[in-house]
Amino acid sequence: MSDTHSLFSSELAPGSAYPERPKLLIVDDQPVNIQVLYQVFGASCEVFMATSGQQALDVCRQKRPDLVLLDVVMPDMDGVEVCRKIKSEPEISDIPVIFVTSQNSPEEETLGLEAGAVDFISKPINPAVVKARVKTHLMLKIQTDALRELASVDGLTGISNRRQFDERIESEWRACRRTGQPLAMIMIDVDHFKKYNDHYGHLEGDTCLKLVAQALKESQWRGRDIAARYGGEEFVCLMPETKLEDALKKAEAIRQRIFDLVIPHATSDTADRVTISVGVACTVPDDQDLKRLISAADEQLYKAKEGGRNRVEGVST
Ligand SMILES: Nc1nc2c(ncn2[C@@H]2O[C@H](COP(=O)(O)OP(=O)(O)OP(=O)(O)O)[C@@H](O)[C@H]2O)c(=O)[nH]1
Repeated sequence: MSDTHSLFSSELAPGSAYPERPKLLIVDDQPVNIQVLYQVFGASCEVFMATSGQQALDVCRQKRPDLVLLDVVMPDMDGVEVCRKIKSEPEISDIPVIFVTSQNSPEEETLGLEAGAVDFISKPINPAVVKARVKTHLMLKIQTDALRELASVDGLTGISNRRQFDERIESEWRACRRTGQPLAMIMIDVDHFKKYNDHYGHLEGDTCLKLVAQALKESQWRGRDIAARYGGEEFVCLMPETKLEDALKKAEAIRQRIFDLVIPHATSDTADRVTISVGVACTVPDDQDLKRLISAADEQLYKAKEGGRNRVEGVST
């Protein structure tokens, strides 16, 4: 095992959620410079290469590297511009960028740091220095990822939490507004859950919520969909680029799935088991507040409750 390999596999990966081979993107318009860095990291990292700024952005979007080593002076789009672009795209903005440059004046460094870079490495590179810096920033990325994960997951059920949902609905609202595509939202409430708690106890209530969440998680979602705990015994799902008709089908499948779990509910006025009521709303986002989508889903949920519970209601606005 090479020295470089042990640097990552024995010190970095064990005990962390980090992949044994972190993904590293090396960007330089001179292939010979890429080769030099490849010699250092080829054994320990999954290395991607790009010889232009545009290529670098494409690799970031498609491969989501854990770190970018970025040349500053390149034709077409220089490194500072590439870095700015990476930092302005929410999906890739958390990827740390280290500049590898022969221009190490304080002005250049300031410009790079202001563009969002985390560090600078001077050319010609010193392999030990590059390894040490990359390792430091990969470890920081592990910690940041772990914290972000912790902050976005609901403690009881393990699915996404309200904070994560709030962030996603904001970004999907913007994305669907740009493309003119519909955005659908499903709001779910467990029926007679107070009675469930009163009869079976709060701990059993918690177990019930976990089962509902698990069933939601295991429903077949598409790439950008998200299912989250909204609070208490309420759950929400977001389905970008989805028509009302398809969201209603999904909501009905979820309602049936929970019904089929056959979680006994002796004191429910609706059935002999736990059921859910579901409100669905769908809209093409405009420049109005996204709260109108949430309110519409909430109104439909209320309608489902009023209509006898264990049912789905929906509206297109
Ligand atoms: N066990 C448990 N109970 C919770 C949790 N969060 C909220 N609840 C309970 O969920 C119940 C919700 O009750 P209500 O809002 O009255 O609604 P409901 O009894 O489900 O009645 P309907 O919605 O009208 O069918 C309350 O008793 C809350 O205490 C939780 O994390 N665990």
